[in-house]
Amino acid sequence: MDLLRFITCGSVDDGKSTLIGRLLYDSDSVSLDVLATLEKRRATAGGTVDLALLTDGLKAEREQGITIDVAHKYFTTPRRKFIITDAPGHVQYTRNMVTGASNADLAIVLVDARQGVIEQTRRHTLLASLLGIQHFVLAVNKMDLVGHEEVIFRNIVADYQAIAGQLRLPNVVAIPLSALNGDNVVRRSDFLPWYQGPGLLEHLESVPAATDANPNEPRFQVQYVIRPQTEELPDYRGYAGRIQSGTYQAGDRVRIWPSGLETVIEAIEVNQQEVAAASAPQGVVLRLREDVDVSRGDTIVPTAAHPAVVRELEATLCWMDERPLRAGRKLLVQHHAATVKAAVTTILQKTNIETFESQGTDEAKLNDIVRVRLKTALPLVVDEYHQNRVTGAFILVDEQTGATLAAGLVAATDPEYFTDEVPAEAAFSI
Ligand SMILES: Nc1nc2c(ncn2[C@@H]2O[C@H](COP(=O)(O)OP(=O)(O)OP(=O)(O)O)[C@@H](O)[C@H]2O)c(=O)[nH]1
Repeated sequence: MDLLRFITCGSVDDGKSTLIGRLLYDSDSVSLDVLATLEKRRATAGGTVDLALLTDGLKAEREQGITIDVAHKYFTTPRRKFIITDAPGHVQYTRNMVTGASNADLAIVLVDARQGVIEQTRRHTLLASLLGIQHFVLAVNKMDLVGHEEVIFRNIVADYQAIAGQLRLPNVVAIPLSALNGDNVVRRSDFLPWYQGPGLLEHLESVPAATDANPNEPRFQVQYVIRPQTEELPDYRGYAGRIQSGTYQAGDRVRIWPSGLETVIEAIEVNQQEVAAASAPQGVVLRLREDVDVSRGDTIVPTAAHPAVVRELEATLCWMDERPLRAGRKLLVQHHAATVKAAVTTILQKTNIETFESQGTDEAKLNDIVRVRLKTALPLVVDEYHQNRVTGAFILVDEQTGATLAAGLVAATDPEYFTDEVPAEAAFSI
């Protein structure tokens, strides 16, 4: 069945958890034991089911500090399968939105009808658009708290249309709803008779999803080198990881990057069974014909494929640390399983959230979106984000504390396409 991946974004208390809960509840996607718990709590909570509780599992995971991977929820209707990534509303959670959104087809941008479009709406929409998301739903929530007034909805839509125009968003649909009461989520609402468009689920079921799941060149990065060295398997050596894009076949001639060594894929294993071929996003173990030197973080690709192997690149960062970024800052680039030392040599420009224009700056503050130049101590094997949403994304990590400092998208890998006009005094090299 065809699959739609979407994220929800909005500020704290806009109603994301309630909306997801409502989608799961009204589309009968909630398991019986969870329903039983909800019913029990309903009795103690004055008769209403707290739909946000359905996403409590996600919250618990968040509090345990699971940071790189985001929590996902699945549900299915007769027409489609859905994967939801919950991007929490707190500003410091923008990182989760960035990491969760990179393979999403659609973003639901929630606004509270009482507040309308706020800075967070602009920021999340900008991020989602930078992340290459094609479809946007402006979900104007809590319509019940503004008397279901059409004019309030229309004004918010007009504000958002300005954003959509500035960012050239390809597909935007605005829906007035009440997540709490279930109006226009799964069921249409009698309280919003002036709205003729689709309800949220109806729209999610019919919006076109990305058809080609593997449009990119093959990419595979080694997460673990498996060398059991047991008596039964004295010479076994396998390279475990996830196929990031494309398809791999046994017999493919490949190169190991960054070393550039060439060999042949002897076998591909999925769940300890040999298979002739495997595709993204499968987890596999590759065995190679020659006993070449391969380490965690190395990339294995067919010889005809050309990832960028670079020690200098330009990237778009969403800065997530309280302490501002300044040129010269040393840190670690964590590119999936590869971690290398690096320095931000130049901060080229920052995006003004009010106008979406680029402006010169010498620092990036919490939540700023900036374009920077990075130098790495060892070569990185990457792609530009617009070419590959998996291998074009990374995070920056503090060397001492291990804290995530920024989410990054590779913007340019070829110096010929680097941004001109670098402020000379900000340049710095390692
Ligand atoms: N009246 C009304 N209240 C709503 C609606 N949707 C959500 N709420 C309430 O708004 C509050 C916040 O809802 P949540 O779903 O927890 O908000 P959230 O955006 O998930 O918040 P975080 O998870 O903290 O980011 C709760 O008290 C909800 O019951 C709505 O459509 N109408």
